[in-house]
Amino acid sequence: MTKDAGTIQHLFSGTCIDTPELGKLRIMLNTLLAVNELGRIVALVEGGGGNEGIQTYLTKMGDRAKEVTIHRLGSQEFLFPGLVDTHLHAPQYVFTGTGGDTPLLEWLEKYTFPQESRFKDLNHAQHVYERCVRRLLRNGTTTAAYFATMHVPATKVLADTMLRLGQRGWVGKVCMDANSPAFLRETHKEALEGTREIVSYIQSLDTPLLRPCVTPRFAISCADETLRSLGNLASTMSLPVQSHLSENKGECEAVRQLFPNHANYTDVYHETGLLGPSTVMAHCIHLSQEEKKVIKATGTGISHCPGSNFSLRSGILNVRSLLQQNIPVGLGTDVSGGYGTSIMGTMREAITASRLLHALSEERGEKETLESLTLEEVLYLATLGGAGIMGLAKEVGSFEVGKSLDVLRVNLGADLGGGDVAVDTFGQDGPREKLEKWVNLGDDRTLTHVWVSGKLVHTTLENEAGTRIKA
Ligand SMILES: O=c1[nH]c(=O)c2nc[nH]c2[nH]1
Ligand SMILES: [Zn+2]
Repeated sequence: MTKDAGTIQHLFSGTCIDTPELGKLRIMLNTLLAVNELGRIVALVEGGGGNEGIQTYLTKMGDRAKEVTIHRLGSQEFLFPGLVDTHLHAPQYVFTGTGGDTPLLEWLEKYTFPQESRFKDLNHAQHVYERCVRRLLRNGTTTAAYFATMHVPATKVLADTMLRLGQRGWVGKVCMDANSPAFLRETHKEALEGTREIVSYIQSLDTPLLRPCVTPRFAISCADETLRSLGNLASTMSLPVQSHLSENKGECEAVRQLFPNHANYTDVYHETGLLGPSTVMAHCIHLSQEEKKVIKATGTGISHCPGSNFSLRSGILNVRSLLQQNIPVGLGTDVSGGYGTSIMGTMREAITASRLLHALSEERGEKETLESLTLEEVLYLATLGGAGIMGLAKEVGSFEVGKSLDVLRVNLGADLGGGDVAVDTFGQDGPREKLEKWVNLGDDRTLTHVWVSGKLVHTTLENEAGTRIKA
């Protein structure tokens, strides 16, 4: 497949792997992939990555390939779509890896709210957001849906940082005008005006990488009229929405008490206009079948955050049942509910969570044993599935002509020094085994290059931009 467009900036040859649909793995060997000056894939030719194929393509492109950089992948390397983190809190990066000793509501009071209140200090915001975005890019997260804090200036810093470092994603100023401590609570007016200010600020940056996102923290922390006004704002300005739903049983009980006139937790968001195909709700562990029907009917996406759910002992989401009902799902680290900052870790946690549910259903002697998630399925959730719930399925998440080059160059043989490599492979390992080893054993050391929109945003190698040729 090729597309006639612009000058050719990059040409890759080697193995490309993606999941173009749920449960389907596509391994394209010896492939030629060409990218234009806008960072768009303009050619994808399976089997066309040999010397002859490259030469034929370059000859056909003529002057348009004058400045091309050629990247030839080795036998331990492959390209994989950039990972999508559909739910995390950038300010919580400060205390990632600590604080897993309490359930959600206590955890918020004890760790999260005091830490988030520090983001009125712009120097602190600058330092933490820089570290957070860099860490995620290193981990291969090319797209992220971020909660910032309620502070408008610091939320602008997060947007600026993503743009400067080249990460794609959503940026949400957190709204919280109820049931929150005095040191981290705003008024209804501040929640609304602050959100509007962030929306116009991000729109003024005029970048296709960033979208502002309406972000009520969760139903507990917003007054009914605030949820309603935010729902209105999202629909009149066609903005995405993100929040938390049904994460913890204590939280669900509190919502029942605070919103007695609503049928259930999901109805609080539905009735205030916050659900829809541009909405991502994190967790959704304890939903009733009736609530799942509303989630499905509205096209709302769910961010599955198994690492956080294990750490905060929230429960285990039954992803299989959501997928069977065609409810769209992506993966989230939920920094820092869990200890992980990498969607590679989240893939492993998602597999473990589903295997645990499988074992439990078998132990209970249930008539229909729950099938655990497959490698193919979690890879999809980590890429195209996540892109789908963020409205980016036409832009990123798989290798298609016309899509953006948001991609990872994976090298299992990356040199760790002392004769060691990132992931050991043996003669018997074919491409699928190598992929499986990458998911289960790999880490950021295998990600030698990370591109977003055709721009190199992270590399572990110095002076390694490929072989530059002059035609
Ligand atoms: O995992 C979570 N992290 C949070 O910061 C939060 N706030 C409300 N509910 C939440 N859940
Ligand atoms: Zn969260």
